[in-house]
Amino acid sequence: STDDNGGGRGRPGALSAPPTTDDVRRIDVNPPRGTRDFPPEEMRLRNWLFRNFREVSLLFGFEEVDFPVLESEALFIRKAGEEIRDQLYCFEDRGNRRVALRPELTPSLARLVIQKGKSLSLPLKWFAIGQCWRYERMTRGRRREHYQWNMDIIGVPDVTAEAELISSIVTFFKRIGITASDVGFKVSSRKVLQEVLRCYSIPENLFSKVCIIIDKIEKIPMDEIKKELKSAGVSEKAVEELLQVLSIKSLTKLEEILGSAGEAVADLKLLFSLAEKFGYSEWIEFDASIVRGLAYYTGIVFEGFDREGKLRAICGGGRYDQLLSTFGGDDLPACGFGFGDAVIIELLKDKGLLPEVNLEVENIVSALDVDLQGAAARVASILREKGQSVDLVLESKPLKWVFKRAARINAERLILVGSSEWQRGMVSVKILSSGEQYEVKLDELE
Ligand SMILES: Nc1ccc(Br)nc1
Repeated sequence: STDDNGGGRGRPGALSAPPTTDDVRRIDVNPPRGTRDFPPEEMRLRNWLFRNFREVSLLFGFEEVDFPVLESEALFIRKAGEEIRDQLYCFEDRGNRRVALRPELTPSLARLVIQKGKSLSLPLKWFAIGQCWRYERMTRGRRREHYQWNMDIIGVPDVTAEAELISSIVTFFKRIGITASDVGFKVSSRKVLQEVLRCYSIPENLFSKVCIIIDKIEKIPMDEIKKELKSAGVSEKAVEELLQVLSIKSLTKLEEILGSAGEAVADLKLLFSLAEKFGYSEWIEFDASIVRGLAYYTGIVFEGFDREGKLRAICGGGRYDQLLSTFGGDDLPACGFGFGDAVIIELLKDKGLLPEVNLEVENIVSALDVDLQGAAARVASILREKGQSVDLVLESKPLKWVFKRAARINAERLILVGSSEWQRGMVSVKILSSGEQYEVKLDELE
């Protein structure tokens, strides 16, 4: 990297000294495998994304919450064979406690809801943006951390809650220029699976495991899916029927198969009619194969996908009415979604929708003489007290250097403190976009 002199690190032109015996071996300056640094430009893009997450959440009346990145491992130990369990970033701490870097936020939210118990007035509408981790063999070269935006509604049993959550994501997409031609939501309900399994009197305790196997339908060969279902205890006939039902893409067809008495069809019909009222019908479609890969979903599930089919799921969520009791709490109806910070950026790049997020500083202030550094600091403080951003040049630099830096930081105004003007209580101001230049009294500077 270079400083603003355009030289290498330190004084420009300094010759590098020959290595000595006590030279420190240079450490690996890259971040740990699978993790990212956020230098200024990337951090501005991340802040832009998170600002949109936050503003949509607040627009929907949600309250922000947060939890430790480090949680008890027990929060994430579920026996349904989820990928998230296989990739848990877990270890034993110095107190011999089994802990884990959270792979998702929902279990922490459930823990906090149980902890707060009766003191909470329902419904809760909480949102969080937090870093989540997985330990994946780097053979697949995938990231080990990402930031997830979550919105959750606790205490509302009706699908109006799921309809509201999908509406919030549609609102987010619209804000950043994504349309229904770019992205859609595949929606289903795990009750579809449940009703089919019940027809074949498959024990309820197999439900989660079957869902996790079905979730891999796009990722592993069908023979493997069938093999895993059978070894999980699902009969050959039930497997065939199950896969038949999962291929249904129309609610009418689903109703023909399952009848209209069951909760699955009723929930989905209500959700689609609410979508119409919210005005986002063009964004959603029924797809019985959607089950999502988290064991705890119990009802409606949905995922955002890019219609070109180039990217992994953009977001996903659903209803999880029985999560609290798995931690020993009293169950409460709950639903929520997770929205990662990586796939959406890939989508925006593909669509040419990445925003310009340049550094913007209103003023750069520089002393023209070394003995006016204090005067320049005074000018900077006056402007900052008025809420104006100021990049104060902290050393004596040639004017050429100051202009170059002003351009690099996109400063709107250059304020020069020169001795003759200062004697008269004035400073000189240059509007960098127009070149307009004038003198102004210090106490009239604004
Ligand atoms: N759950 C999870 C965590 C971290 C990343 Br990267 N992807 C998924």
